[in-house]
Amino acid sequence: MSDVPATLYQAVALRAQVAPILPLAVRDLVLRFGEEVVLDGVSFDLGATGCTMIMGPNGSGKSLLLKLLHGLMQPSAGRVDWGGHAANTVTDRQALVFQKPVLLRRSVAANIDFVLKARRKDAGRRDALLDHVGLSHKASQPARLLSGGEAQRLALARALATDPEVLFLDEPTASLDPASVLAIEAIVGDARNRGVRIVFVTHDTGQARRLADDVLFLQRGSIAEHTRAADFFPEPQSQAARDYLNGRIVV
Ligand SMILES: Nc1ncnc2c1ncn2[C@@H]1O[C@H](COP(=O)(O)OP(=O)(O)OP(=O)(O)O)[C@@H](O)[C@H]1O
Repeated sequence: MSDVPATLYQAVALRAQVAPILPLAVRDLVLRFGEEVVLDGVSFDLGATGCTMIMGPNGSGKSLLLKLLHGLMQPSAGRVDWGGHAANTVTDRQALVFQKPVLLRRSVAANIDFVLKARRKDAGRRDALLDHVGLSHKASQPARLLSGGEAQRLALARALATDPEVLFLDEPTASLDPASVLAIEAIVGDARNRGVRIVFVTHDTGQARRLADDVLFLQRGSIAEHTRAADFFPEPQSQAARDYLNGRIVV
């Protein structure tokens, strides 16, 4: 894997200077489906840089929280404040990668071309993006023939093609082998180091240890704790996080 063009991350830095969307302030967020309250008074702040891992048991509200932060859903109450901007007004300055990659039924290269064109980005960046995620040799192959790990790397390249200031990832490596997991982590870690704000949902404790600057731990729709990674793993503050970590193999 090689470097992406410097212009990709320059674009991120320049836009962030003009009208910053970070830090993020989330206040008293509530999400209801009928009578059921699935997020209940969630408040937290995220700084301008780094990688936040969102962890918590199945059904605790992690994916829904990502969708609210990204402006794909509206909360029942409360506020998502991206530097004074409402979430649904800055969606195109962010990208979301799902557990199951969403790809077009076209070639690998055409998947990138489509995004670059739709977002009016420099078409010449395609080859460097494919190279960055290790897919140059598959450029002309139909995307549907990619392995799970390759498809997820293409999904990441598509996300990076949009010059996101914030990159959301929702369990992107849940069904991948260890080498593919590390390949994805290397790309995400590189983006983080170049200033892209990462917000990453995972159940993989080893992955969280490798990538996290801070951990936001959800339990039944509420924040059990939001702790620096260096403190969270040796000594989680909440009983919920202690139970969760004790129930898993920590790599
Ligand atoms: N459209 C919906 N209508 C009603 N309930 C929903 C809807 N979408 C999600 N939920 C419920 O909201 C809760 C939180 O869902 P969410 O997908 O955010 O959990 P999660 O923490 O991401 O879980 P997992 O770790 O299993 O992916 C779950 O109980 C889920 O059943």
